[in-house]
Amino acid sequence: MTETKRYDVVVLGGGAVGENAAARCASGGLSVVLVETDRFGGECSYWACMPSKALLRSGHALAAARRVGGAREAVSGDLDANEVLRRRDSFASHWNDSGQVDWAEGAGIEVVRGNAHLVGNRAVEVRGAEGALRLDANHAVVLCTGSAPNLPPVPGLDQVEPWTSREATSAQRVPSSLAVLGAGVVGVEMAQAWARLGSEVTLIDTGSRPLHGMEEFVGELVAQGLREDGVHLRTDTSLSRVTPEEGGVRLELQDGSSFSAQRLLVATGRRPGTEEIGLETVGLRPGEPLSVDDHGLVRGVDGRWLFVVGDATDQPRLTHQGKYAARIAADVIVAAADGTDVTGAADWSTYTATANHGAVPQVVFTDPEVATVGRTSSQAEREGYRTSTVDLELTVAGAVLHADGYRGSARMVVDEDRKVVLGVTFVGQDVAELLHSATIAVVAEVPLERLWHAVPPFPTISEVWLRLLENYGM
Ligand SMILES: Cc1cc2nc3c(=O)[nH]c(=O)nc-3n(C[C@H](O)[C@H](O)[C@H](O)COP(=O)(O)OP(=O)(O)OC[C@H]3O[C@@H](n4cnc5c(N)ncnc54)[C@H](O)[C@@H]3O)c2cc1C
Ligand SMILES: NC(=O)c1ccc[n+]([C@@H]2O[C@H](COP(=O)([O-])OP(=O)(O)OC[C@H]3O[C@@H](n4cnc5c(N)ncnc54)[C@H](O)[C@@H]3O)[C@@H](O)[C@H]2O)c1
Repeated sequence: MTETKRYDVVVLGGGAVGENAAARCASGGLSVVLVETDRFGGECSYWACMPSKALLRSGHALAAARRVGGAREAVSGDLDANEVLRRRDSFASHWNDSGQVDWAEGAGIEVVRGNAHLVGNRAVEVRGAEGALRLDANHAVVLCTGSAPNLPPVPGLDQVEPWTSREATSAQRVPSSLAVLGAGVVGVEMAQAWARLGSEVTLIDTGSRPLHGMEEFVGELVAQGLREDGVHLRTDTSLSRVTPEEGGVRLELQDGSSFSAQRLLVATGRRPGTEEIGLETVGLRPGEPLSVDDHGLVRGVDGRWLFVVGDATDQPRLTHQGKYAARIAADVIVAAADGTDVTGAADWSTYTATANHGAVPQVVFTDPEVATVGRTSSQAEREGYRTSTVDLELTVAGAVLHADGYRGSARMVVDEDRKVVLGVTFVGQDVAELLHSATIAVVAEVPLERLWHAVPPFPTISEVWLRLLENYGM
């Protein structure tokens, strides 16, 4: 007979997002169980954000030193690839999740290892090493089952053991050559990381430039940076066939050309982890991203008990944005358990994920870095805003002091009716830390007239704000 346990909240998936949802429900006084089929900490900790940024960081530090006269002369060698990989291993906790389990238990969360799926209204079944367990929820079930790489139907792909982001972030050796399919965020970050570690990298995309969903100048500057690291860019094309060969893979491109590489990384997007979690038992279609409202409730299910956050949704696939949605969903659940229905709460309340609409920040950790928030100029136009756009070369004193020959650009998109900032994009070395200022301007809808009084210290890169406002006409 299957054992049954009852909790206030059952959370499926112990990635960063599930952990946050569980912890906030627990700190709100609810009993919570968190079920994870693989490692607590999920993709971000072991095969995504943390190891990928660790692979990039040493190369960025070395490039930064080489851009400053006086420091440049002190740099005599190349990256120590083995040391970079060792450092990366420690940032992935050596793929051991015991620290995360300790943290979860310390936060008052019950943890269960096993594969979980819905079996009906407020009911979950878990299959684990110790058999089956049924978990009934008094208040809510939260789906945080994440996403997995999406492989395109390229003939021969199943014969060549392609890398996905998992192998690209955890490999223990530098391949002599690496072909990367997809010049999105994963593609550009991993292309640069492995190129700087000594691999000969070719990056292929159907689009006309890397990161083609972002402002046009982003792709141009990132492409320039990648080329300087020796990355070969093949745009407006894709793979027509791959075949295994001695020592690697033979790649045939749609433009008729072909080449060989030791490894092929496929980085062409993600599919949501919604295939085998019992969605059919509650009337939903498996395999699709789950449509979610601003309170975290799954659309199409009655009773306000089924929530979803993170990569399994139709919202931006970013750790920080998933954790934001998790905090909001948890607060909605805790309030409802206390007898308060907050699902009609206003935009920008702590129960509503309003920032998902037009205020999502993202950093692409290449060199040059890309930092964006809010709407691009074309998005704003498509959404019917009357906009103006201010473009700027990053030549402020802080930038040129930061690195000899500093290269970067910025764009600010302004809503002409309200005179507020709709979106900002920065590209350049170390612009990531500038981004939160832009996020605050966008979220707070600070009128430009007031922003004029936020004086950037001299000589910092943040003087870009002054130049953007001056170029706007202030
Ligand atoms: C290479 C790479 C680099 C990235 N870098 C960044 C970055 O720098 N910054 C950023 O913000 N985002 C980054 N992302 C995106 C980020 O990793 C994801 O948005 C984030 O991990 C999503 O968290 P999640 O908890 O929703 O999903 P996941 O991290 O995928 O966690 C879901 C968890 O659910 C578990 N699970 C699935 N099904 C079940 C089941 N049936 N029962 C029990 N458990 C289950 C899985 O084992 C997994 O542990 C990166 C992604 C990649 C691929
Ligand atoms: N720093 C970060 O914030 C960060 C880093 C890595 C990943 N992520 C997240 O992970 C998710 C997945 O990233 P991703 O790079 O895999 O997806 P993506 O959607 O960002 O990029 C996929 C790229 O693959 C290309 N492509 C798709 N099919 C192709 C084909 N058959 N042939 C050639 N090119 C093809 C697309 O044109 C696109 O440029 C994203 O949602 C991203 O937000 C974030």
